[in-house]
Amino acid sequence: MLGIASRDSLRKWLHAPGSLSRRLARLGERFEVTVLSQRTAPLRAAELKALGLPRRGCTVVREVILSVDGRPLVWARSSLHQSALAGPWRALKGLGPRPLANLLYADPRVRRSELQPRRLSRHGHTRRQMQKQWLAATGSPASAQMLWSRNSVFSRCGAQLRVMELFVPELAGNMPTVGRVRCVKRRNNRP
Ligand SMILES: C=C(O[C@@H]1C=C(C(=O)O)C=C[C@H]1O)C(=O)O
Repeated sequence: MLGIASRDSLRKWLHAPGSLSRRLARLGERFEVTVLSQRTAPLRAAELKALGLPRRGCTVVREVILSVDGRPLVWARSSLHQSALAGPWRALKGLGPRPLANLLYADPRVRRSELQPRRLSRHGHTRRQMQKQWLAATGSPASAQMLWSRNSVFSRCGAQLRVMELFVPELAGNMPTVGRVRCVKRRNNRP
């Protein structure tokens, strides 16, 4: 396991197209989504900008850990304006521990922006939030090297959903290819 978390070492993950859930699932036998929180929250500046949101109202935020064979590998935060939860993204309400990917890649009305890599500020709000949740959910502190994330915005019928994914450094150099063929053995929560 490597402890390096440079942009270069995670480059492949930061730019990997298609479903991250599906790609992670290729690393092992058991892919899991642990929902840490799904709640309304005040608008944050970066989300407001990315989503082109009205200044009024709240965002709905879903925070999860994506694990493979019990190893937590990614912390993800998805956000959207609360009005979109009653509209184009209403399926998110009942998603539970099924991967968000289930709503994104099979629907031809969903478009995705470019992936934007970003190094989180070590003591910023997002990272502190992740650290707190990571410790509570896994029993171990998040690596100090867990700093590289990527953002993208999915649009469906004019409503935006922003997804931010933050990678553990151990993923460096560990990139499975994702074939075009669907899995033969599919479980309910399989991406
Ligand atoms: C966006 C995807 O879905 C993943 C699943 C998530 C969830 O279930 O909340 C969140 C972020 C993602 O990394 C994907 O697989 O590409």
